[in-house]
Amino acid sequence: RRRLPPGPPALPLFGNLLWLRHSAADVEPLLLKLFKQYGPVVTLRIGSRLSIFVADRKLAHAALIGAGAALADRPTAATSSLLGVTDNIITRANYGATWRLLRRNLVSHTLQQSRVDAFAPARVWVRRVLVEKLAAGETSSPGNVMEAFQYTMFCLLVLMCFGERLDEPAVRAIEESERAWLIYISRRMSVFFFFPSITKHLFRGRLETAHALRRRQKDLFMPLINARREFKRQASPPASETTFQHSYVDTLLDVKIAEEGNRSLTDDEIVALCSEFLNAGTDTTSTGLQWIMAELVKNPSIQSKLYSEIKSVVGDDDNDGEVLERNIRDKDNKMPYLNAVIKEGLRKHPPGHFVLPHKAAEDIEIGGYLIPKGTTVNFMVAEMGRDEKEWENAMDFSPERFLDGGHGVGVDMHGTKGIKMMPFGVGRRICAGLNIAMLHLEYFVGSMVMEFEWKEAEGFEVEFSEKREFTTVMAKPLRPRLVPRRS
Ligand code: HEM
Repeated sequence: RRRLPPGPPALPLFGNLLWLRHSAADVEPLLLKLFKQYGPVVTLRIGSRLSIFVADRKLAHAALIGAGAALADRPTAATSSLLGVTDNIITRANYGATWRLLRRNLVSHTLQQSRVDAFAPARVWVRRVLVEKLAAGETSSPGNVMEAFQYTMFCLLVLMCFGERLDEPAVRAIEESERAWLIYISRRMSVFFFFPSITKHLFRGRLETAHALRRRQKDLFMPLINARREFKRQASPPASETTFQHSYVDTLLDVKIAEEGNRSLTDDEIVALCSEFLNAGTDTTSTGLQWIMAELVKNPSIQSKLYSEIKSVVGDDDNDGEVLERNIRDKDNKMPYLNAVIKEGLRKHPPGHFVLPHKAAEDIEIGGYLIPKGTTVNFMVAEMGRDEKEWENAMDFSPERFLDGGHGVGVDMHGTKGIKMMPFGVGRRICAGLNIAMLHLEYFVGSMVMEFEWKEAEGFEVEFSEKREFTTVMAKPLRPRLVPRRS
């Protein structure tokens, strides 16, 4: 007797044709209209496949925390088998032993506190590169700072991944190959969702291009992975300024899959996991930085309050950002305003307006509706952070709401007791990089405010309209005027 959530009528064979051309996030405006018409849970159909979207915070909590493991699987990517790409990566693996092993390896071996500490010199180096790039952009017209954010966040993750400080051409080569692969997969592969046994012949050229992009990625990664194999083999590896003692690849080389005869990861799996690591933390963090810096340009009084707080804690001459970082990591939270600015940025402008798609492992119920086993379910992250019922004047940028007396004080980003905002998702599939992402956002926003006064440039006024890329970015990129604060 239980009903599916309501939704627009679909043609029985092709379902909602819109999906042939678009990804979930491209149909965000359509979904917003459907929520007004049908309520907070909506069904869309693609042929016989069902996709359900949830916009309500309480229902999201019931589904992601209450239903627990029942909603912790991922839908199978139709293209994986066609391209021979492994699903043994954290974002794509179903909830089970392999996922647990890979996720624990990342969280407990690469992103745990002592390892994060060991990468402090990497952050110092990247901070320097970022400041230089921002200063260089200033000599011509107001620069597009997003390019500098993307490049430097990518540099940092390449270093953490391969343990090697590469020069700019080498980093750029990896960055371009990753981007080309992601763009191709997201824009040219959706034809294979329908009748793959036929479309794989009709669109053979597309599969060949995707294979070539994958080979390029492997060609770039394998020398770096093999260098780490060699590094680990040495009894006392030489210390060097550019080679780090630890890397994500080191941990992957040690992984053993017990369920499969204690085998090691294959080269293809290691390449795929490195690619996931680089992509998960680059666009998300650089998009967060762009929106937060745009808000600081638009709200000079908030920027000067933030600068005063940082200066009072850090002093004037923290040229390598070491004192800044120490204070950010201090458990006593010496810079509550900096923390509040980051949270407010993530609430109002979450880099992802959706989480990654979840799949129901069994029949479950959300809001009295049936969610049948196998259904894809997603959640409207931006809607929740902008919900006027929870956040007064939700579209104002007001970090004060996260300070004492504010409605958002003590907000639990893990959403365990209830969801007020969920920029990192919640529940079993919550972002594995939440802690390091917060550290990166605080450290780089703090550093940029220490170095420059961020002002609106004439002719390049800040606009808060949005554009969907891999994340939701500013439609008109931020081009501020940067005034150095020290000589
Ligand atoms: C501001 C920065 C970031 C944001 C906003 C963000 C957000 C998210 C979101 C929304 C999800 C999906 C949650 C779900 O499906 O329910 C996710 C998953 C994930 N993120 Fe992040 N992320 C950020 C940075 C990072 C970083 C720096 C890393 C690692 C270096 C990372 C690694 C991952 C991984 C591995 C997953 C998959 C988790 C799983 O499926 O179990 N993220 N992230």
